[in-house]
Amino acid sequence: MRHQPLSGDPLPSHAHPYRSAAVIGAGAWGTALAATLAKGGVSTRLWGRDRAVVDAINATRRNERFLPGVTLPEALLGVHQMKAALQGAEVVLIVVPSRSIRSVARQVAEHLAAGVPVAVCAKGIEAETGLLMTQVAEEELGRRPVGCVSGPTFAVETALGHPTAATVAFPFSYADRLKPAESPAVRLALALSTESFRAYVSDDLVGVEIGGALKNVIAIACGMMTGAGFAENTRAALITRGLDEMKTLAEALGGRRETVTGLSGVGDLTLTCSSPTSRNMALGLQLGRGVARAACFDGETVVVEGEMNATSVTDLARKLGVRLPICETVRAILHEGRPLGEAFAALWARPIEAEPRAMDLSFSHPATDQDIATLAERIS
Ligand SMILES: NC(=O)C1=CN([C@@H]2O[C@H](COP(=O)(O)OP(=O)(O)OC[C@H]3O[C@@H](n4cnc5c(N)ncnc54)[C@H](OP(=O)(O)O)[C@@H]3O)[C@@H](O)[C@H]2O)C=CC1
Ligand SMILES: O=C(CO)COP(=O)(O)O
Repeated sequence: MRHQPLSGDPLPSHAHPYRSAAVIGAGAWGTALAATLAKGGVSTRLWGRDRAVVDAINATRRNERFLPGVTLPEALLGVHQMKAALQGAEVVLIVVPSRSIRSVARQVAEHLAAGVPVAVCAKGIEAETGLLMTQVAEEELGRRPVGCVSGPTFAVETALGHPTAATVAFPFSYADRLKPAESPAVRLALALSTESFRAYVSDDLVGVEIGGALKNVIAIACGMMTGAGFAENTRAALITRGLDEMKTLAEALGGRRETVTGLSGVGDLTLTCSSPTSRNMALGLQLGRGVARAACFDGETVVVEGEMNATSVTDLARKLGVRLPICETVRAILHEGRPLGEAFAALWARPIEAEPRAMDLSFSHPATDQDIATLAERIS
């Protein structure tokens, strides 16, 4: 059932949602988003490259590989030809891991009608270029509105109808400001709105996307420290200081600090750093307990965006001359062979800093090498 905007609701009452959509990517989040759209009455095609997954969706109303135990709406149609999926779509959502956004956007561009807006739903930064996901998609998709959907949204909970909220961000052109009811952000937010899914709109793509990219790296850090035996003080410190890293990077790229305090920043950071449902937190937990990387997730290949993005976000920060100490620590452990205990002890022993960052302090941390070695010993 669609949630109608109430009077006093910031969305104009004459706004009209998109009526047809293509969701590209039939993994956990793509399937959950497609189910949300279909539940709200949007004619939705869900494209997947794995024929078995698509056939099972149509035959059984299930995607057991990615969303076990969830029954999908009758109206949802699985498709495995890109052209057929995009035919007649008023809006497209691309929902594959960040490393595949460019190649999938290129395939979409081959078949998509001019002017149809595209929302990218992956969380990350492209390794080779340092571009945000919407910037990558824009390069491939040419002149059309490109935005994103991001927020604290575990796919399985969304698909089961747990009340969920997320942000839909698109650039607002002059025309969009004159007629917001016709803007892609408002029309997609309405299309996604059901009794259990609530969407907010934003025009700050940088702020929204940086939140989504960094929260995964910070969640790995939280998992590592929790796995190593530390508790709530440590997690709260990492979440709070992780938020500071998000604000700093967002601002350095021209985003707004206040966006980071919204659903795609604080919201997603809190969710992901609080639950082993998160694949990023789960990886950190296992590594913190001393499980070898190859043995995590029982050896299965699982999308853990923060793992690859630990490198891409820190590369980007280094290029911009900003410091992301928690993300750097995760990178050092995952990709540079630094022992976990030693890396976190060094993180805690950094020179004293001001909070918020604006004030620059020039004195050093009083910790001795012996202090650092003692803490490292405790974490290991
Ligand atoms: N799961 C969640 O709760 C949420 C996830 N996200 C974000 O959504 C993105 C996707 O994650 P999620 O759905 O969970 O991942 P999954 O691992 O569940 O699914 C990934 C899907 O993408 C497909 N895929 C991967 N590469 C390609 C490619 N090159 N061409 C075509 N299809 C491809 C996979 O197909 P195949 O199986 O054939 O490889 C699979 O269907 C990530 O960036 C994640 O951070 C955002 C919010 C919530
Ligand atoms: O992005 C997510 C929730 O908002 C999903 O988190 P994980 O990728 O860590 O499972």
